[in-house]
Amino acid sequence: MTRGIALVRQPGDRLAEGLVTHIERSDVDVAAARRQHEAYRAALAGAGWQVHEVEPADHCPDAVFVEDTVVVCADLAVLTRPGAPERRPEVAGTEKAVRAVGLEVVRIEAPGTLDGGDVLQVGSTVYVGLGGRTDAEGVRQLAAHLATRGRTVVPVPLREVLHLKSAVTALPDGTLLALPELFDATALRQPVRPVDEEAGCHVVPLGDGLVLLAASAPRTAALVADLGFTPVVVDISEYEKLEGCVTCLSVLIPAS
Ligand SMILES: CN(C)C(=N)NCCC[C@H](N)C(=O)O
Repeated sequence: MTRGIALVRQPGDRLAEGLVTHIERSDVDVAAARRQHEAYRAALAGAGWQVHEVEPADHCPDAVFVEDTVVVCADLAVLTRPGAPERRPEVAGTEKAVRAVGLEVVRIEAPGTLDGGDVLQVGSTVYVGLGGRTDAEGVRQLAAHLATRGRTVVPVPLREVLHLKSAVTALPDGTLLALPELFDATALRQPVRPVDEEAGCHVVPLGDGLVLLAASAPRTAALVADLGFTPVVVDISEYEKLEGCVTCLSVLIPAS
């Protein structure tokens, strides 16, 4: 039984040149990053996801953060127009992958910008972070595309944080785990559960109560277990040095 397809993209040799915005740059061990990516893929496969590799884009240091290049909603893939111009070439490989899977494909057009890391889907509500990478025109275009799938887009102004999903994500029951000081939480249509460690607000539901989260959030793993879910823990330390988190390294396409 497969839960669906998980798109991932291998880290390239230039990974250590990836963008950092709100943190200090530190040395990235590319060999360790490759081992961590293998373990990440194994965790997805172990949870029942069919891992598909998006063609490499090694000339783009941040290409491993494949989440930012597309928003998948039901049978629709919305290709993004990343806010960082140097990341826009990453989208071409993702387009090939989502077309190969058979999704309907649309795209965010200039001048709008949008990163997938700013898009948090909770049931029929789609929260979209407004900040350094996603602008109002990108949100407007996404709202039009997702309305065709019965979704309502809600913009959420960000503070000093890279993406919305750097600050808030959802457990399988819709509970929002957040660092509320990093965004305008009053824009959300539901309460948030504050966490006390940065990576504690980065979770990926994998199905049947399985929840992917980083090894750097041990207290949140215990909380997730106390709430009746099953933590699936991965070490992504080298990606955290580039402002990445567990959501960034994959795009989940549930089996229809
Ligand atoms: C939810 N998050 C944070 C993401 N989906 N993307 C992380 C991108 C990191 C990359 N160095 C950059 O700055 O673009």
